[in-house]
This record gives sequence, C-alpha cells and structure tokens, in this order.
Amino acid sequence: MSAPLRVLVTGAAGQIGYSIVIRIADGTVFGKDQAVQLVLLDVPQCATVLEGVVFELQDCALPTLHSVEAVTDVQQAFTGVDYAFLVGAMPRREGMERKDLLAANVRIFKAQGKALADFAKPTTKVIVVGNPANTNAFIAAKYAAGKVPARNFSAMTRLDHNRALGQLALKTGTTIGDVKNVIIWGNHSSTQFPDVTHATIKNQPAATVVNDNAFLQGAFISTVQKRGAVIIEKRKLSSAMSAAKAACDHIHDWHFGTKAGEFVSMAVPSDGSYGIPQGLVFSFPVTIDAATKEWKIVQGLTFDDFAKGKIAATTKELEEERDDALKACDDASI
Ligand SMILES: NC(=O)C1=CN([C@@H]2O[C@H](COP(=O)(O)OP(=O)(O)OC[C@H]3O[C@@H](n4cnc5c(N)ncnc54)[C@H](O)[C@@H]3O)[C@@H](O)[C@H]2O)C=CC1
Ligand SMILES: O=C(O)CCC(=O)C(=O)O
Repeated sequence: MSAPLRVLVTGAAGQIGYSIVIRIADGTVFGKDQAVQLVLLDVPQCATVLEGVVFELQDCALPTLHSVEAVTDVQQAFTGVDYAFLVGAMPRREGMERKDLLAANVRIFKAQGKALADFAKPTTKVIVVGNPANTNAFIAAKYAAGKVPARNFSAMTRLDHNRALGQLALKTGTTIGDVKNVIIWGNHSSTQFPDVTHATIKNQPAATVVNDNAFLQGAFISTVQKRGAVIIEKRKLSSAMSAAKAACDHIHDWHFGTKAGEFVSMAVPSDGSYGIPQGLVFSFPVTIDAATKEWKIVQGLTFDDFAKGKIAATTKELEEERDDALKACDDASI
C-alpha cells in the first residue's frame, strides 16, 4: 500500500458527500493500492451528521481507508491536503439559475481559497463541485494565488460530459464504452455547449452514426444543458449520485491520466486557447499525462458558425459571473 494521500471533502454531511466518500475510501478514485486519509469538513451545525458518516465508513471495513476524521475547523481541514473535493455550498432549488447562488457561495470559496494558500500543500489539486462551480473555482484560485498555482484548480463539468455520453448511447442503441470524445465547452450552466463534432461512436464520427442533425443541434444540447434542472424538478433535490460519480471520474483521470486518443471535459483556468479570456475557468477538452498529472487543453479543433455562437454565449456568461463574483468578494467582509 502506498503512503496515504490526504483527501478533503467539504460539505461531507450533504447528499453528494454521502455518495462520494465511499468511492474515495474504497479505492475507486485512487486505486486499490493507495491508502487514503479522508478528512470530512462541514459546518458546525452538521457535526453530528458528519460523525454518523465517519461511523459508517469505519463500518465499511475498507483496506484502503487509512483514517477518517470529521472536522468543522477550516485550518484542520485544509492542512496538508493532496486533493480537495470542494462540494460544500448551498444548492439551488426549483426555479433558480445556478448563478443565483453566487452571492451566497462566493464567500465560501474566497475563504477556502485563503485556507488552501495558508494550510494546504502547494501541489494540492482541487475540484470545485459547489455551484456556480466555474466561478467558485475562479475565486478560490484567486485567493490561493502565490501559494497554490491556478492550474491546480478545476471545476466539474464531467457530469455534463457523462450526461452527453449517456444521451448519445441512448439515441444510437450503443453503450457508454462505445462513445468517446464528446466535449463540454464553457460554463456548468444552461449556456454550456455540448459538442459532438469530434465525438465518435464505435470509432465512427458520432454525427454519421446519429444521422440526425436536428437532434444534435437541438434536443441533445438542450437535454444536457437542462438536465440538472429536470432532476431537481423530479427529485425536489439536485443530482447527487451522478454528481458524486462524476467528481470521482474527474479526480481519477487527473490522478491516473486519460487514455491514449481520448479526452475528457474539465473546467480549468484558460490559457487563452480558442480565444477564451485568460484565467476564466472554462470547460475545455483536456488530456492528462499520467506521469506528471498535468492537464493539457486539446489544441487545433475547428468550429463552424453554430459552435462559435454557442461558445461566445457561454464565454459572455462566465465573464459576467466573474465580474459579479469579484464585486461580491470586495463587498464580503472576509
Ligand atoms: N458541478 C456540478 O456538476 C454539480 C454541482 N452541484 C452543487 O454541489 C453543491 C452541493 O450539493 P448537495 O450535496 O446536493 O447539497 P447539500 O445541501 O445536500 O449539501 C451541502 C453541504 O455543504 C455544507 N456546507 C455549506 N457551507 C459549507 C462550508 N462553508 N464549509 C463546509 N461545508 C459547507 C452544508 O452544511 C451541507 O451539508 C451545491 O452547490 C450543488 O449545486 C450539485 C450537482 C452537480
Ligand atoms: O443544477 C443544480 O443547480 C444542481 C445540480 C447540478 O449542478 C447539476 O445537476 O448539474
């Protein structure tokens, strides 16, 4: 068993927390030979619930779980972490857009960015799940600057990516393993652009196999864009099982690298690729090198006018969110 990795989950008393911790603890994310020290953070009001989660993890008798601690103190939570799953935040309810959460949640990510700078390892890798995820990651990276590099911050669009794979498999009567290289561009919001231009199904161009352009430019895109809202409408709670699974896929691939010839969607600070403003946390297709654990934005993809319009819309939304978040941070007394 390798020396333990210290892995933090915030919001661990919540519904995503409950689905995510078992996958981290049982070796699904970091492998069956990798011990994990799990740190579960939530707010003090949730301390008892958190204790129950710790007890359940102990009762799972997992060989890969080196230790598990429940904490409500930010310094204790962030000290020495190798990976941080930042889930803890207010979820939206029916009828809200994710950006409606901005003012409430941005304060959390400002404080946690500072805590990462002060207490985490400079090599810590961070996935932000709490919404609005891209902009929260932007804010956390800003307040960790100088200590933890911006490229160690990411936001989750893997759930959207997985939703897109699922919709294509359903439409074509194939299985998930047959569908590769869909791309989610932009924001984890209803402006995101799920793009199949470079996707394949059974190694053939997805557009050829689907053979229904109206679907690909219509229902496919809107289903993926609005899936989160539909789940809320039906469950009266937001996606949790699928969100936890996607967060684990995201960190698994960051830790182990992507497969040859395949890319995944991950929201990362833009380096200016494809004309996206520098620093904006934007979902791109990325490949990850297993040895260095560094992501690289896939280069050289081309866009038609339809795609250009979609990418412009999601970029504009993210720029507006960024500006609102910066203003909220200036106003926040933390
Ligand atoms: N990026 C994505 O694809 C997805 C994002 N989400 C987002 O994930 C977040 C969590 O969702 P759920 O688990 O369903 O919500 P939940 O309400 O069940 O759990 C959130 C937990 O976070 C805790 N929390 C709040 N402030 C905290 C803080 N400052 N530090 C530590 N913990 C804190 C709460 O006490 C609660 O236990 C929401 O913002 C939701 O919108 C959900 C699904 C997908
Ligand atoms: O839609 C939301 O606001 C919460 C859940 C979510 O982000 C999603 O299901 O995609």
